[in-house]
Amino acid sequence: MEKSVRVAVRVRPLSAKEKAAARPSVVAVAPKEHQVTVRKKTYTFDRVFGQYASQKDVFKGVVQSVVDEALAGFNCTVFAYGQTGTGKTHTIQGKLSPHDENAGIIPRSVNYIFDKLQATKSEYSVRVSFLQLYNEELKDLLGENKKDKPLRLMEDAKRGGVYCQNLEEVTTLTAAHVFELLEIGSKNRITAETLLNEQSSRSHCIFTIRIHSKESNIPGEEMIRSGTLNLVDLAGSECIGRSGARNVRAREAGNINQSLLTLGRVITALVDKHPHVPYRDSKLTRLLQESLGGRAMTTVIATLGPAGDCIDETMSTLDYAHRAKSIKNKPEANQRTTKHVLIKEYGLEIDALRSQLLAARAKDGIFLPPAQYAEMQDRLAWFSSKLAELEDELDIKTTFVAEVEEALESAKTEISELETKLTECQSELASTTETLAATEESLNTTEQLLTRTQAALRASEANTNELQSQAQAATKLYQQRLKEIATLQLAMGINKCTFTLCSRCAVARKDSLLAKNYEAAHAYADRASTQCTETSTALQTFQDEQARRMAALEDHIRKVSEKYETSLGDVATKFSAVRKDVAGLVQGVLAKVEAGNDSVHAEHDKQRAAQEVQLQAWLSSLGELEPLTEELTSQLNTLVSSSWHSVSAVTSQIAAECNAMRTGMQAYATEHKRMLDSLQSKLAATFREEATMLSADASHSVGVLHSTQETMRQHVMDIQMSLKAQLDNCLQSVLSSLSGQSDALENQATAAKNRFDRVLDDITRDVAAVQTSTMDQASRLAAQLGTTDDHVHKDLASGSTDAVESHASSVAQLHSSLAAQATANASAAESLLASQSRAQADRFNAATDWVASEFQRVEGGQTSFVAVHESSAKAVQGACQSWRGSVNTLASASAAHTSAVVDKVSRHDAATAEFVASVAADVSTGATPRKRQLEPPFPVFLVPAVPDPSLPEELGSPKRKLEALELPDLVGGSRLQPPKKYLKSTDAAQ
Ligand SMILES: Nc1ncnc2c1ncn2[C@@H]1O[C@H](COP(=O)(O)OP(=O)(O)OP(=O)(O)O)[C@@H](O)[C@H]1O
Repeated sequence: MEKSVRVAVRVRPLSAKEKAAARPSVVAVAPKEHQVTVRKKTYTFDRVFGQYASQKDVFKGVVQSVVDEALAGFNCTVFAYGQTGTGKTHTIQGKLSPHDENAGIIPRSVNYIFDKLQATKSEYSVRVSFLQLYNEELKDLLGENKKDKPLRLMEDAKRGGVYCQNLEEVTTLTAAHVFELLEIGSKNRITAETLLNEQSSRSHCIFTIRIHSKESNIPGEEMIRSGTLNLVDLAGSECIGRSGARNVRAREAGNINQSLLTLGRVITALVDKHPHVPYRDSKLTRLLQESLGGRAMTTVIATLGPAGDCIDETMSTLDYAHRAKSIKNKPEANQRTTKHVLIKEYGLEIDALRSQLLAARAKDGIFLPPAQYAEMQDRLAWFSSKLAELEDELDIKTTFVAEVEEALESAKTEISELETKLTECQSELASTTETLAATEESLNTTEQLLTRTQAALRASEANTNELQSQAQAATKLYQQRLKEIATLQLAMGINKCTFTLCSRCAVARKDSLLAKNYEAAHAYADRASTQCTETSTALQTFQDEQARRMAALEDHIRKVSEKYETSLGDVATKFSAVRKDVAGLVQGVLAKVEAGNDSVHAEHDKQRAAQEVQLQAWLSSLGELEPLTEELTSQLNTLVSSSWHSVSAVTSQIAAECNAMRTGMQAYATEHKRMLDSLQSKLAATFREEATMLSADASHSVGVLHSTQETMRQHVMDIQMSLKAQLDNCLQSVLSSLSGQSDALENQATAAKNRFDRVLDDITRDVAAVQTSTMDQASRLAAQLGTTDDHVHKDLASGSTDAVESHASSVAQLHSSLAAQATANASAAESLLASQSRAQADRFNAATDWVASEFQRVEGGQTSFVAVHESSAKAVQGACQSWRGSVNTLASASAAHTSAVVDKVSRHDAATAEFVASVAADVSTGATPRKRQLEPPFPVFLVPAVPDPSLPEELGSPKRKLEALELPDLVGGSRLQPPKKYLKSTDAAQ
């Protein structure tokens, strides 16, 4: 299963230098949307980390799942790519202490792996290696780089991919041990200060963790699972001018850029699916071969600086990272091996090493002269390069086969597209057939209309001709009569003297009779000629109208047939285009297949020749190619034959479908015609039935109208009566309630009066009591006065002047006080009386006012109630009146309509009767000698039923036919018919 390379982007914060120079940040990050925007261009990635993202976020977000996959037995790679100084080393390595928050991916992965392995409590082994690639030179950062054991990149025949021969893999059991190794390795790493980074990594570094762990889920079997995690810190791409690199550093930068350029080319070739991917152009790409388009699971972390001065590099990094997203790997889990096999492999490796050691010690190994050794080396190199070439060729052929397959796929797609087109054409054809059917239907309808119109025209023409010929016959007859009269007059003039008396009478009668008849004949001739003129005018109008309709109809038919022809033409064009497309496609496919076949054959021959040359040199490698080529040829042959079969099958299918469509269309047309015929007959029957039903309906409707009129009149009367009764009831109840109210008011007034009287009595009583008490006091005072007088008199008698004087003064005082009290009492009684009288008067006034206002209110309510009832009664009366009026109008209208119809029918009868009456019969008196019989007698108008073969017989006479055709009364049907009593045919009887 293919899996895309996962790409994450990390933007570092502004550095202290950048902050000091007040450089603005030009990279906008939307981590939730996984988007980065620079220069208004937005890129979307699998993950995006902004400047505030921690090392832990990056590990959890991107790397942890990768480590899990490595633990599950996959080969996984995480590499950081970006401009120098953007944080690759910070991200991949960071601080090498596992508990530091700045610890990068390597320490966190190591910790995570050991935690996981230790948690499973099963056996495991972890081996780590640390490889540096500097100026295209490999360096083991964990081992001693001995000259006799140079590091070489080799193809791994057993496991596939590339491995580094002689690279030391250190077996480790704890994370702490790995950190120690990492410390050593990073110290060995080449770094230098550049203008862009104080500690710039000048090399690419690959830290590899190989994990073997025991799977114990199957009892009895101990399978070993092995996975690899490569953590790659690439050297930074840089602009030599801006990084300030000179001499050695500039050469370094050139090499770095060169290998990164190759990495870019590899990515491009993989994305564009080039047949040749230039992995071999640099050691870096060879090392990453399995991770780019191979069987490993790969994650790229693109690092970006936020400042605007490196925006071009930022854009270039983003472009590359975005392209890398399209690379598809085919991850495969490593084969699980048993513990036994693994131990055996290790044993073999140890044996080989031991024999090498022994041979070196005993000096009994194979020793060659340097020239021979060099030659062998050269030959080996040649074989290697040849092998590489053959591999490339194989790649190209595989690509070619893929291309042919693709062409076949595209041919299949085109065929399916054509099939879709065919379906579309078929549906279009179906819709055109529908349109055609609709048009045919309208054509049939129009043709029917035309036939009916023509029949009507013929019938009316026949009627007109008949009338005209009858008129001519009448005119001739009258002219003949005139001649005969003249002859008679002449004859009478001869016999004048012989039969004077008789002849005078007879001649006078005859004269007056003739004059009358002459007048009547003239009047009839005038009317007939007027009728003829009117009829011919109407006929002309009708003919004009029919001609106009015919022209419109023809135009319509022409348009429809044009449209039909156009659509038929379109369908034919589309069919031929589809056929052409299919033919072209088939030819194209055949040409492609043939070309492919030829070139494969040519290649095959070439290959065979080359193989023959190479057979001597290297038989084994050619042995593999031959069956491959044969397989390819057989595959191609199978492809060709299968494509032949499928194309011919599609062509024959299309032909069969066309035939089926044609047959279907013919059957459809036949069925359609049959349906139309039956529809036509059904329509004629329906017309007949409807005519009968309509006449029955009309008489029934007149009856119903009359009965409805009567019912409505009765209904109106009933409503009127009930309304009147309701109104009366209502008024009665209102009047009774009003009288009740006035009684209550009277009672209230009486009660108020009684209350008033009682209050008046109370007041009178009060006043009387006050008067009595005043009188009592006065009498008491008088008695006191008498006593005092007695005392005075006694004192006077005793002669005591002083006592007398004092008595006199006290008496005077008492007197005055009594007088004052009496006055006060009187005034108090007066004021009490006055205030009580005022209060009573006020109460009385208020009660009177209330009674008056109540009376007024009741009166007002009564008036308005009566007014309202009067107006509603009036409205009801008006509505009844108008209802009655409309019923009457309706009745009179229907009566008028009925009488008009009756009148219309009998009008001509009356006119003719008048005419016949006016034409007095020449009844013989017997006085006049009869010379000879007048021949021919007064003409009888014969209107034969004009047979019309185009109309169904059952429709009857021309008038019936006209009526049945429901044509507008353009020619005035009644005027075409002579009076009924002159018709002798069966029609007249009807
Ligand atoms: N996300 C970050 N947060 C804080 N500091 C960072 C971050 N990324 C990078 N730095 C700092 O920026 C500087 C340069 O980073 P680093 O050396 O990792 O860059 P580089 O891409 O590896 O450069 P080169 O390619 O030259 O080796 C370092 O001092 C590092 O600590």
